[in-house]
Amino acid sequence: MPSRRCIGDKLIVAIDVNREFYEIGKPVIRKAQVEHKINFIESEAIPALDKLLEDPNNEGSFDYVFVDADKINYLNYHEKVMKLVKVNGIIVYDNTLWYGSVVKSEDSVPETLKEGRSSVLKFNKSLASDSRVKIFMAPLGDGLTICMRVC
Ligand SMILES: C[S@@+](CC[C@H](N)C(=O)[O-])C[C@H]1O[C@@H](n2cnc3c(N)ncnc32)[C@H](O)[C@@H]1O
Repeated sequence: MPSRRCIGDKLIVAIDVNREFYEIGKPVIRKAQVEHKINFIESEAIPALDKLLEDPNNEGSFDYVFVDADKINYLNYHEKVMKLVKVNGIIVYDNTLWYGSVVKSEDSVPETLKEGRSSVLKFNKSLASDSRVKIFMAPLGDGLTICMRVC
């Protein structure tokens, strides 16, 4: 679950419970010469986000956050990330179509997708009624929901 401050001379904070996934990207990061800008935190996302929020300077300071982790926690991530991102900042959530299953009846969805489908459906409904954000669903890949924090 990487979250990013702006590019340029600013910092990128990247969180993942498994360092291996960060290591996969390392060759590209090195090639782009941005390794020194990335603060990688190997941790469950919730405690890592809570730690970031302990510092009042982090509140409302992030330009952009990208969330791509366990879907069951998307609503929890949203509440924390909303405190970190600035007003007019952008949060992007990946996999919000969940293999297209969100528009299918539950009976027609394979067992392996059901838990994720249920979490993503709850998340999508909650975002749709969240007056703190404007949302746009980009039907690319597995679905990207782009949110702008408006207040
Ligand atoms: C589909 S991968 C995406 C990796 C990366 N965002 C990318 O785009 O290449 C999902 C990632 O979420 C991480 N993840 C899953 N549950 C997590 C949690 N509770 N806290 C932090 N990271 C988690 C996994 O380790 C995995 O790297």
